[in-house]
Amino acid sequence: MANSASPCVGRSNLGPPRPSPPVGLNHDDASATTTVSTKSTKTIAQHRMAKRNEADAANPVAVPPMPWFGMDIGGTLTKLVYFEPTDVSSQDDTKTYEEASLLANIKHYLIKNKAYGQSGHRDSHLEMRDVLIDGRTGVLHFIRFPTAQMDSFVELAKGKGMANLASTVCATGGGAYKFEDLVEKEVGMKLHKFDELDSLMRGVEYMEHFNASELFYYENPQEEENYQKAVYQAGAIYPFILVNIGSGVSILSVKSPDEYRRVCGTSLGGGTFLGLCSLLTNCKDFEEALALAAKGDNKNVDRLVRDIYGGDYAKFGLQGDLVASSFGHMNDSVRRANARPEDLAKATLTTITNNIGSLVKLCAQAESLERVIFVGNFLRINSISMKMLASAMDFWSQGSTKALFCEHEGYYGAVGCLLELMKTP
Ligand SMILES: Nc1ncnc2c1ncn2[C@@H]1O[C@H](COP(=O)(O)OP(=O)(O)OP(=O)(O)O)[C@@H](O)[C@H]1O
Ligand SMILES: CC(C)(CO)[C@@H](O)C(=O)NCCC(=O)O
Repeated sequence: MANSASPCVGRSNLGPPRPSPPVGLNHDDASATTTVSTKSTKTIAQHRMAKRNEADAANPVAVPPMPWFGMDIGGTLTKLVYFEPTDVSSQDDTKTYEEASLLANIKHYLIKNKAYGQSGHRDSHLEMRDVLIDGRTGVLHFIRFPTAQMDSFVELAKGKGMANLASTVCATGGGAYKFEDLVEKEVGMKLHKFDELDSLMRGVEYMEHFNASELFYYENPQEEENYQKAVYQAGAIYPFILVNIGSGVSILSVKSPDEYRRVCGTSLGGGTFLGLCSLLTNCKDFEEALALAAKGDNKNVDRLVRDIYGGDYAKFGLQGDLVASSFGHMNDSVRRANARPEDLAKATLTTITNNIGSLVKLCAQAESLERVIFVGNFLRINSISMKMLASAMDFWSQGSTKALFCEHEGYYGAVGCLLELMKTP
């Protein structure tokens, strides 16, 4: 639940906070849920809703003042989620006028544009309308920029007088710690810090609960010609393995919205893909790396089982076209000279993706879990890896483990951190 003593995002001069409204998704109100989600009943979510409603009734506290931002400052990308209320005119308390002019300012800076400087982007295609957070209705906006540009962001925020709009901003990710002093000193804004994996969990819970078409999977993932993306509508998602593929990779075993463990991790993640690909192909960004990979053939770079066996290694079920040794051909000077940047990009993507797939398979087996949810920006516009992961999960589990992917894959931490403050104490 929200607590006005520790605002997520807020202006100190906006007057007394509003009392918490009786309904709202963040309070997990059952009636609100049925109007926004077509998903079937979820026992754990219902139990949680009931718990929250009880706590709300027993201990009504205020929602934090607007504006509401959530910021996830990762090793590679900074993700910013902004909640734009659309019910301002229906609010009848004394804050309306002040709130409206404040929100108009933000609209002018953030929502009117799709690009900010050289490298900031608003993912307008991901925008979510008519969302309910703590009884407020609005639009969620999704913005990202490279964390390496933090200095420019700080300059911009300072120049625009961000501290007059929001005195405190919710932040998560390693950068919430690393840049805390800089933001406070230069912009005059406090970062209200939340743990990145707690925030991730909260984001997943909210998004899959709220957005009926958030999760998807691949039908017939092992069939090259016949696979299809499909919305996951099965309802229950807990328990599951959660794989966050950012710069590095964290693998969590999730029992319920409030119970998880980080069971494994690997430094071979999205940052490794982009780093190695830049080294090997001179590509200028993630988009170019993926475009190269889409045109490449990793068989020109990787040594396959059939390169070693002349066919399958049938005794242990290793098919001939399986990669036996990633980059295994690259010690051969002729093959090395013939490998195109496209092939190197595809081999790099395959190496990183397969390695993550193997680790996830082991984790799912060790935890006896049959659903795996993949998040993180490595999977942004990366249908090659999603398809590979879906196919690998299906193959290794003989169809029993399902790989699920998410429409807002990179923004869960930022959404969750915006919501963290409003959870039941
Ligand atoms: N526009 C982009 N620029 C750079 N990397 C991108 C971009 N889009 C997708 N990526 C991929 O996403 C990865 C970063 O993912 P994400 O934002 O989830 O992680 P992060 O929060 O920065 O890292 P971490 O959680 O490890 O601190 C990059 O390493 C890269 O593989
Ligand atoms: C360090 C974090 C958690 C930062 O998000 C991430 O990059 C990660 O999980 N890296 C992998 C570290 C490891 O377990 O080897």
